[in-house]
Amino acid sequence: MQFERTKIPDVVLVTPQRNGDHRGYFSETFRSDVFGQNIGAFNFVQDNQSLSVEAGTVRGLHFQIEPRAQGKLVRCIAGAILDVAVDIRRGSPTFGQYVQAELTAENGCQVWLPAGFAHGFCTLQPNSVISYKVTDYYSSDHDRGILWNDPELNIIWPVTAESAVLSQKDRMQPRLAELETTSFTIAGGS
Ligand SMILES: Cc1cn([C@H]2C[C@H](O)[C@@H](COP(=O)(O)OP(=O)(O)O[C@H]3O[C@H](C)C(=O)[C@H](O)[C@H]3O)O2)c(=O)[nH]c1=O
Repeated sequence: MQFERTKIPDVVLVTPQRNGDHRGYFSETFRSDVFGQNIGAFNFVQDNQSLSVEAGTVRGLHFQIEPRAQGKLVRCIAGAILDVAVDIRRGSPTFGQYVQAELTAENGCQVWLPAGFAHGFCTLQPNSVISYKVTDYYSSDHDRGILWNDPELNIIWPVTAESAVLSQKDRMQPRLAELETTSFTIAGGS
């Protein structure tokens, strides 16, 4: 299993080994001991899976606020996605900056993003499925979002506001600047 820190070092790309043979391959996609040695001892309490039928589907940018902020270990098990993690930790030197990674069923690459990051993705193929582990349970009361195409984040997406497939909720998320004036603590940071 390979670990590669990104330009925001707390966001890590994780690529498991694949043992191929004439039948296909076998891969250990998560090991608590190896993850703990290379990233840290996190307790994953919930596994999630979502299917997005259309290419150009954007889900995000989502996060849960303290005390239910979630770390996420994300992988694509069918199709392909462009995954995005935005640093929203107060006081972080990379606040408002983001990391992008192409996760596909083919490359088996995973992204670890700790609490304090907003997460989103855009599907690059139809019928793309992601599977991800989270370090706290879902809490609708703590579920928050940031507008996927917030101009101040300047995220380069492979879709436009006209072409993106979005939930009604995600069409109406606030911009990051609007959140900063909100009283709640986003997550992490000083
Ligand atoms: C996240 C979640 C949702 N739900 C229910 C709530 C809704 O009835 C339904 C769809 O929820 P939502 O539209 O928030 O699903 P996504 O747009 O895929 O949201 C996720 O997408 C981005 C990329 C993320 O990183 C988050 O994990 C999560 O926010 O599933 C649950 O029952 N449990 C859960 O953990």
